[in-house]
Amino acid sequence: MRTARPAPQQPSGMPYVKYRPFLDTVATDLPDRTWPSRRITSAPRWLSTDLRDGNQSLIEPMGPEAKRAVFDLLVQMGFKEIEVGFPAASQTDYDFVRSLVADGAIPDDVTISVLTQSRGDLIDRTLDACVGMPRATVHLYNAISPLFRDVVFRMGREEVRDLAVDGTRQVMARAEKVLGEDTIFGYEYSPEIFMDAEREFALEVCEAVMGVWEPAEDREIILNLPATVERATPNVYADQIEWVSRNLSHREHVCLSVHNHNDRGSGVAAAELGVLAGADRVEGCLFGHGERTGNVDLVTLALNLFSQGVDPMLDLSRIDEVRRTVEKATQMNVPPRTPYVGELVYTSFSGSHQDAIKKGFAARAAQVQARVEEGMGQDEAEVAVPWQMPYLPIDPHDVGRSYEAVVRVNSQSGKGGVAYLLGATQRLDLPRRLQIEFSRIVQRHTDTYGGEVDATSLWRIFADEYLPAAAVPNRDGLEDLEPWGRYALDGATLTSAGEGERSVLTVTVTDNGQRRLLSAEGNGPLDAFVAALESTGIQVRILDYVEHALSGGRDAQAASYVECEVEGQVLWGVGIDPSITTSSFKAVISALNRALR
Ligand SMILES: CC(=O)SCCNC(=O)CCNC(=O)[C@H](O)C(C)(C)COP(=O)(O)OP(=O)(O)OC[C@H]1O[C@@H](n2cnc3c(N)ncnc32)[C@H](O)[C@@H]1OP(=O)(O)O
Ligand SMILES: CC(C)C(=O)C(=O)O
Repeated sequence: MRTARPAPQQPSGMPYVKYRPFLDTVATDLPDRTWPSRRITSAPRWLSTDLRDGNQSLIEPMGPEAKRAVFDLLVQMGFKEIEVGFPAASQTDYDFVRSLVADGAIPDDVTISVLTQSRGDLIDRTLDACVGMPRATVHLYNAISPLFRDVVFRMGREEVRDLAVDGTRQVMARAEKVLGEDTIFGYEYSPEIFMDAEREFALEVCEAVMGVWEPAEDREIILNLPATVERATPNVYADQIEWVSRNLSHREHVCLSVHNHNDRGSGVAAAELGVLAGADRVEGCLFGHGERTGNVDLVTLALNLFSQGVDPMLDLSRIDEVRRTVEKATQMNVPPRTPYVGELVYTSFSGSHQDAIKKGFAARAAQVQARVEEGMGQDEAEVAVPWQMPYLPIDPHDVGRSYEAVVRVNSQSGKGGVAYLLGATQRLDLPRRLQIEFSRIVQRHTDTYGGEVDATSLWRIFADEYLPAAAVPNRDGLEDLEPWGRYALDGATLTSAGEGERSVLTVTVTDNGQRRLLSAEGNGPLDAFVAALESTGIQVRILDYVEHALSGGRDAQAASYVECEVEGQVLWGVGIDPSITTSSFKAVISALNRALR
């Protein structure tokens, strides 16, 4: 044997020198930062921008019906702040916003947000769209970073600041003019491209806007600090937020909001650190829709809180319904690895994961049962026992998923997964050594055919191996299996099986189709059955025997598992029958047939 370090990595040849480290372009130093040692103990205010940022980035923006379906979904989920569009962008956008008012679709406790640039005509149109809403927030934005000042606006700092200030004035004037007393009016300002701006300048613009709005008790202002394009690690963003939060005037009347995009794939982390750093509110979209790589995924954020024992203040108990509505509206699929909702996120294929999950479920069931025995109701006990499950950060049931897909079997699976699946779907509780034996059989199958073995296929493989001719309770999917096996049990009569008495057994077996009547005595039914077989020259030694009930009620079935030594081979047999005794005889026959196969 030789040991060595891995071979050194090689230069990529990619033009990385074209790029500058983020920290060389924007100063964010905050040596006495406090966010790293804070914890999130309650949900932030959520704003869904699915119908605005989420919609403006779709290949085909949503039509009115799809928008309405998403709006209703957001309301049902418990969102109290919903950005419904950019009404000045087009007649369609305007009409949709008006339709919400006309239809009375906006609950009194839901605040509608609408976005506008800082341009007089757009502002007027935007406010006109809000007439008659119970609660409306106008959201004004303009980019403030050096690149946008130079390239997009071709303006100096003062002009860019004045764009924000003038826009705020125009919003207030128009609101005064068109909104009645029946609308509770609010204001949000976003210094777009905040993450790339000099922090002192961002603060200066926000203060100038506040100078116009004059925040006070019952007159909050939402200051939303967007990572319009995510360009740095989340700790940098957290420092930026904490610095602004500490230095803002009127902090108690400011709702500090974050709006993260996901260009580096760390939008969720950045939003969470932003909240630790002082943000009160998070803007984002369900499943991370939004410009380019998307806005921060609100479902992930909310369920991250849930998984820490914090109420997310959003109802995600039917997560697949939420997903289906969003997929239909956006015409985009949620990928299978998406946190909490992807098709595969509660599924383990690999053996060691499955083994741990199976043990975890058994341990939890015992803990729940103990509470029930102490007098708790089942539902209460399920919640009282803390969720501590290997590889499953939350209970799939809590978001409306079943346990069926928790374990799926392929070539990476082991005995734990195979046993879990048979247990979950057929209620068979295989003894450990039988699990090992059967998982080798499944492994041979996956090595030969590849792919996944679903629950139905697994049951077929099991039945074909152990129950070829047996009457099994559920033959669905087994109808076409060819019966095989030299021996079959035809009938048995146990004439004495009292406590301490020897069992006297008369049994009929068929041997290659020939019926044979056998009788023998033994220290129990199984011993008598083995003795009966021995009388025909068949040597079977029972090494282990396990049985359990399969189901309750009149159709109750028992499963028996026997480990036998037959002509020098050690192997298991399985029997299923309404009678425990008959199931044990069938199990011996199963082992016998397998030995002779
Ligand atoms: C980060 C974000 O997601 S912001 C939201 C972005 N969403 C959208 O843009 C969707 C809706 N937008 C639209 O439908 C259109 O862009 C409209 C209706 C708003 C404007 O359309 P147009 O007038 O044709 O202009 P266009 O979009 O090309 O505007 C660019 C102009 O607006 C200016 N502008 C850009 N942002 C702002 C702003 N926040 N405030 C004021 N002016 C702005 C640009 O500097 C440019 O000015 P210029 O023509 O003098 O060079
Ligand atoms: C309008 C603002 C908040 C925005 O969408 C962004 O900066 O990404």
